[in-house]
Amino acid sequence: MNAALALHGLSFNYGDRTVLRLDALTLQPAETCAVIGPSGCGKTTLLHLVAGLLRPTLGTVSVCGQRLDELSVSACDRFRGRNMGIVFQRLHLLPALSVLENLLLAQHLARVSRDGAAANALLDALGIGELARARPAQLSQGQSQRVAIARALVHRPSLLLADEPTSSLDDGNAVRAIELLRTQAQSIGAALLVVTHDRRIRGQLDREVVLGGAA
Ligand SMILES: Nc1ncnc2c1ncn2[C@@H]1O[C@H](COP(=O)(O)OP(=O)(O)OP(=O)(O)O)[C@@H](O)[C@H]1O
Repeated sequence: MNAALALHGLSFNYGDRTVLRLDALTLQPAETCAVIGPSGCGKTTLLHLVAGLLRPTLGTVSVCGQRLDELSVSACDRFRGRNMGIVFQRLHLLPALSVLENLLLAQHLARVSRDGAAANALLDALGIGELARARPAQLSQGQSQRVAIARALVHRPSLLLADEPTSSLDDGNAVRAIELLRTQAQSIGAALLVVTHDRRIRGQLDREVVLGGAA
């Protein structure tokens, strides 16, 4: 079986400044990994490289055996939509849509069939089933985080990516958010990559990579 994620000889420059170097990282299906490092060390850059939103200056990124640099920009967008789920630092829930409609839109964008029962079941599993008809503005920060996690999972991706998923949560909610990401990713066999400066995450996932900054 292909690795869910394989990085080789990765580096990324803004102009002539190298902001990220990572020699190698491989995640098997259902494996979970935290990339930890201080502000500015290149964590978001790494996540954007893995998602194919940026192209590496050097090195390769493969997801489920597909090298992203071999895809056109539009093919990469489709590939990401189908195979990856992303919990961004800013959650980007669509305010005009209900929680359930946010999930159904994610299914539509991933070109999987619209499945309200599966979306509701996922909300139930995340403990927010009663919020299906609520609008994002009516949710607490922790509830919004769970909706963003549900939206990233609802099309059953092979690779789940999360950028600082605990930064605005208190200790209890931070631990619960990571536990939900871990258990939900594993329940669909997805690999999970979390990038964070939050040391409360330490010891919660299978592996940890410390990013020290390349400058
Ligand atoms: N568009 C850009 N142009 C030039 N430099 C940039 C750009 N975006 C980010 N950088 C620089 O690249 C480096 C890595 O940024 P990145 O956002 O990946 O760090 P980070 O580890 O995610 O930080 P944080 O934890 O604060 O979000 C930083 O030094 C940043 O200043």
